[in-house]
Amino acid sequence: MEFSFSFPALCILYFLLFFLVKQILKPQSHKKLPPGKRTLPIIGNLHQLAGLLPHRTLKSLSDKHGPLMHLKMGERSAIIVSNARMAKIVLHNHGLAVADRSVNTVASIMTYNSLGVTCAQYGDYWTKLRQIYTLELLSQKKVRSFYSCFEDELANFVESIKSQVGQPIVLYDKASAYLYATICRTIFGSVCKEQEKMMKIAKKTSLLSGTPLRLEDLFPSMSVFCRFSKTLKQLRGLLQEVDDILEEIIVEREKTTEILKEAKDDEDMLSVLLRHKWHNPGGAKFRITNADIKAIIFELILAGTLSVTDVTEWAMVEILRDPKSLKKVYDEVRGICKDKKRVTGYDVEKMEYMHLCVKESTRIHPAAPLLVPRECREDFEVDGYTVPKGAWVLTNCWAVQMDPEVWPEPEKFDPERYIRNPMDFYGSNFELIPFGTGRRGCPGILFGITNAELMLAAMFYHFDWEVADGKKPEDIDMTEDFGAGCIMKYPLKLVPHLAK
Ligand code: HEM
Repeated sequence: MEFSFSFPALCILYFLLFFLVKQILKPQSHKKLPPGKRTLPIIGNLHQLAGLLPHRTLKSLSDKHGPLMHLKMGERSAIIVSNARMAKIVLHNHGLAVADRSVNTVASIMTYNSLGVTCAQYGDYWTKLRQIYTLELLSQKKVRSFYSCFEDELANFVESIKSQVGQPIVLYDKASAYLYATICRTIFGSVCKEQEKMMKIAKKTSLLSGTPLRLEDLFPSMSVFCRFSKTLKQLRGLLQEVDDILEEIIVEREKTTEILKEAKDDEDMLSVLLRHKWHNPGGAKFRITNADIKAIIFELILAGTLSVTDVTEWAMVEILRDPKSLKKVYDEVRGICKDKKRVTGYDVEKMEYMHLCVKESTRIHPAAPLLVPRECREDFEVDGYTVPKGAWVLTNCWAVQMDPEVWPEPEKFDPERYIRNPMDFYGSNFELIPFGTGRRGCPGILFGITNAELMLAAMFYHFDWEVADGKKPEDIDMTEDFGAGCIMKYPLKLVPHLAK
């Protein structure tokens, strides 16, 4: 009898044997891991997660197994945090132990091999950049210094909606165009030469990076075989294009402009970064390089657009679906901006009710329902269980924010709940953490929320709204989709009418 094996069948056989031998030779650990679902050989718990909305699946699992849960994702251990008490213990009390990022292949390519803040590991480099972010690039003073730039771009946003009065618009597209233009102006000080091209690249990059779990990250021992995947090749190509554009801008700026030693109130973000490259204020151990600057700029462009668009779209849909909130928002916005030609950043600072609506919407629809994954730097104990070094730490902030013990009727959009219970999302209330918390919490909250609120205020000031296709607000399809963030599966289509 003759056996013949095809090449793919041989590969599968090879992998099965490889994993089996690895499993047998692995030393047995005596650590008591947090409870979790039974695992299958090789794939662990992956079959329970595949193809679904991970925050919802993980919540149902943690409802059974507890707020600190252990799952096996391929070769990796993952610890899932699912309530406010655990978020406080893990992200705050053991904040240093979980201060590293878990960087997957896609993120590593997009960040020049973990340069910039988001993917840098905890240490001197991250500390230096994080200081530049919080004290110089995204501080309250800096965000206010950008107000006139936000307002100029907001005028373009309003004009572009006016040009389509009576016709359906896709809110997501309008909001992302505003945000790309705004973030590029705050970075480069003027309209960037290649803005359209950058926008297209950023959009493509976020689409390609939308698959949260890739084979090589789940099975690091197989990463060598995945190195040549089509997606990774495309991402490398896109990053090369970004690199060419940004290198040219940096070189041109250095040739044509004096790089000042002292900070100036109205300097753009690129000037801040070049000041650090040339003059190293504070005498840090290292100077930032062009590669760092390019990684930071690309990270700012992605972070400054994607999640802010999601926040704006979800808030708009929730306000429209709730007649009481809708009336209050209209009254507040039109009262504060009465007789003005345009909405300003200082007007938005006074819009308390609108802020409650945005806060409530980020509770129900956090843009990053599992935050950004961390990686455990050292073993630590919680309630008698070990969180092991090297494990992924995923915080299911959606589950935290849907906990009925903290949030009565958690699914209900109720901005007034904060009048009874004044919690905010800046990181000290562990019950409300759409921007994360602790050392690695989001440094761009103010920048992001101000822009989301500016767009919402302008939309409610200049226009009355109707849902497209003759639908009623309560018929809007709220189905979620999970990619780079949690977005509306069917983008919100609205028909604007000039405000009466
Ligand atoms: C308004 C929408 C936004 C949301 C919902 C959001 C959410 C988040 C979340 C969940 C994290 C991870 C936090 C953690 O691990 O604890 C994060 C980190 C980060 N965000 Fe945001 N963000 C937003 C806007 C922005 C903006 C506008 C910027 C910059 C212009 C920005 C820059 C960053 C950076 C650099 C990090 C990484 C911080 C670190 O690792 O140290 N974000 N963000």
